Amino acid sequence: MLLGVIADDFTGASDIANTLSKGIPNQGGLRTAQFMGIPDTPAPTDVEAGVVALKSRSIPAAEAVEQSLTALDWLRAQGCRQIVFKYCSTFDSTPDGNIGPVGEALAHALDAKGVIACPAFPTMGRTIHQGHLFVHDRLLNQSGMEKHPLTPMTDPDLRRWLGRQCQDPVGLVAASLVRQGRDVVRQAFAGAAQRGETLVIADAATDEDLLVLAQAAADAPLLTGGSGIALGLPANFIARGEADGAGVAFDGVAGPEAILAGSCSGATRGQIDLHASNHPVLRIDVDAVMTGRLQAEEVVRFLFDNSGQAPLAYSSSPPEVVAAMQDQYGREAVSDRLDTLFADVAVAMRRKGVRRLIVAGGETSSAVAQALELGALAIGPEIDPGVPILTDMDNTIALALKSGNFGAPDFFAKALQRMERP
Ligand SMILES: Nc1ncnc2c1ncn2[C@@H]1O[C@H](COP(=O)(O)OP(=O)(O)O)[C@@H](O)[C@H]1O
Ligand SMILES: O=C(O)[C@@H](O)C(=O)COP(=O)(O)O
Repeated sequence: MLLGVIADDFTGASDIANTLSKGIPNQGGLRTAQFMGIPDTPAPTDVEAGVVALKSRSIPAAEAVEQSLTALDWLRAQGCRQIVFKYCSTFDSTPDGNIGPVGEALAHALDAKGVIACPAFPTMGRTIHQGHLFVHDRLLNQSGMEKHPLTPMTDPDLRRWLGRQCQDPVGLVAASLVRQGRDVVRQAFAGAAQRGETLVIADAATDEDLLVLAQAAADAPLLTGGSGIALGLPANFIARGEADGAGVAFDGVAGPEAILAGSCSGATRGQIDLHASNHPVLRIDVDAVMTGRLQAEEVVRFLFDNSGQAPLAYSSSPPEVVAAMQDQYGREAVSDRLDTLFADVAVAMRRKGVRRLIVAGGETSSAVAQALELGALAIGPEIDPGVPILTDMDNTIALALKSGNFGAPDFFAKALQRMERP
């Protein structure tokens, strides 16, 4: 393995696995596998990039650090020479962590200073200007992310937000330097390292900026960021003759399907509305879940009875409904119960033979994918930016783990169709 990624959730992991597998046009990518949690066996020998998916975005910082360092040990034992810590393109975290503590712990373990921190993903409208994160034309804290159920993002100034999470000073490499190209950027990061800055926010507004940053970091032991920061990394290995840019074929799978949505993000709620206009849907009553009146069996029955018609079960709700449930039962209790429900439903559906499964929401996908215990997954074609088809190594199931805010309005129907064997 050449490149190792530690991702703080499972949708984010498939987002960056997609980027690494695709690479840039005419150059190809790396043979990439996604691992659901930290494997206890060696990786398949032909894997060039390994993405370890953790569910560490919203857990206490000390636990996130411990899991990330264990993942680092496994990736280094597979031979990785470069590590990426992947977090969300909307920098999802709280003032207590976990991006800062994990980033600094990995940097210290790898003896790295002046480490890039860049969540930009221009294709999805996430750009960074003077260290401030925008989602399309809105500052992060006015984009809807300020109402996220678990990690409300109330400050768009990434240096300030990250500074609250970090022990060491946080630096900035601004666009005026990025636009001057690889060598200037390399010097800027070296200067940051000399000043004792461990993590350094980098401006990026376009894919070209991200390619410059990846070139500048060609020999860096550690990078941190969203999937965009990985855009130019395969080319570094291919240019050095260490990888050949060969793709992996996808055969598709045939069989029953199900869609689960626990994301409350605007894009997912829009996708649910459109899907509901001509497919069977079940709205999961969260109060009924919390009081034990709704169990996994009922959801499984609905999905199974409607097999063949792209059935969808969702808990997704607008912010005021989410807030009411959280006020009544507590934020973590609601999220834990829903995670367990979706995981139980997915496990039961798999036992009943589901072959194509879509999950919307990072936490929700992480809970489901962990429960399914699928081992290593291969990366298939991209459905929409940032969301690939994943298959297990025996091709018995195809999955799409969709980040809450990703995907076109018709994502669900399109994804099921793309997963199908031609
Ligand atoms: N109706 C609801 N009320 C309260 N919380 C909810 C509801 N539906 C889902 N949630 C919780 O909201 C969180 C959504 O996060 P996640 O699945 O990561 O989605 P996203 O990708 O949009 O961030 C999960 O913890 C989920 O359990
Ligand atoms: O970087 C991104 O935006 C995604 O890869 C991601 O991590 C999104 O997280 P969720 O919205 O929680 O799925």
